[in-house]
Amino acid sequence: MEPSVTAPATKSSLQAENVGMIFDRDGKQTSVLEDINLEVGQGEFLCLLGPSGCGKSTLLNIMAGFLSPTRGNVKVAGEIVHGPDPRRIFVFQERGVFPWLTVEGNIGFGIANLPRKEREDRITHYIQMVGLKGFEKSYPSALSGGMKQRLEVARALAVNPDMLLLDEPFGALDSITRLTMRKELLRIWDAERKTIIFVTHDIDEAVQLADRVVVMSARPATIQQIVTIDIPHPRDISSPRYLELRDGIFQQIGLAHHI
Ligand SMILES: Nc1ncnc2c1ncn2[C@@H]1O[C@H](COP(=O)(O)OP(=O)(O)OP(=O)(O)O)[C@@H](O)[C@H]1O
Repeated sequence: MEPSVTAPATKSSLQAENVGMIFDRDGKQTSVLEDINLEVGQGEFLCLLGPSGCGKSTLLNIMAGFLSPTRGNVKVAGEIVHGPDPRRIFVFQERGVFPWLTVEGNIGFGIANLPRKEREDRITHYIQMVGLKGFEKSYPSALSGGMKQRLEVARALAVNPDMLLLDEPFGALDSITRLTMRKELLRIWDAERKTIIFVTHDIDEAVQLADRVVVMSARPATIQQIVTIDIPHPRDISSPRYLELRDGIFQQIGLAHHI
């Protein structure tokens, strides 16, 4: 099976052009990314998939503007990224939630400058959207891992960014909660149509979620292949096409999927 490689169908929202990254720590140079060229469409759900330590988070941090590449550049809406911007929100694992603020306080944190009524309406809207109604006054310590992660997503969405950058957001969750969270995220994405760039090293996660999967090599990471997942949502994970795409990626990464 030869997975298809196509450009995004919609207008471009982010471009990586010849991006390279070499870290220099105590005179020891580590090449992490090499010649990454990528175009992400507006409203696209893109997964960056690759082995642990290959450089996925580094690429996401460059896209967010937290790191500057040593070669090439990232452009958003045609402009070179020089630093973080509230139009691109980085969603961390649950550690991103502020433990000293309630659910309401966390969601309202990034929109403190809005008029009170608008701020309250937005908080209510996103609490509803991520299913945290009834927990408005709760502190994160009273929430489960999945609820904290939904809170983190709600907090990011409340500032109305164009793009969400998610770095293995469900990695710390148990497998059942992880499946639920994937569904939740797809539901939210369907409602909001933000551009989503999602880092994972889980092949199934990538094939279940993405419009396209960017398969990266081991470090220094290059793009091995870009696989279009041409299956509508909700995806039947036992369908021949799903299994074909999944197997193709396993083979691409050099792994047989039988253990
Ligand atoms: N600030 C830094 N200084 C030096 N080396 C770094 C720095 N940040 C990351 N690295 C190195 O770059 C490599 C890629 O790290 P990165 O976190 O991007 O990989 P990853 O693909 O996201 O891994 P994982 O899936 O395990 O999270 C690693 O070898 C890491 O040690």
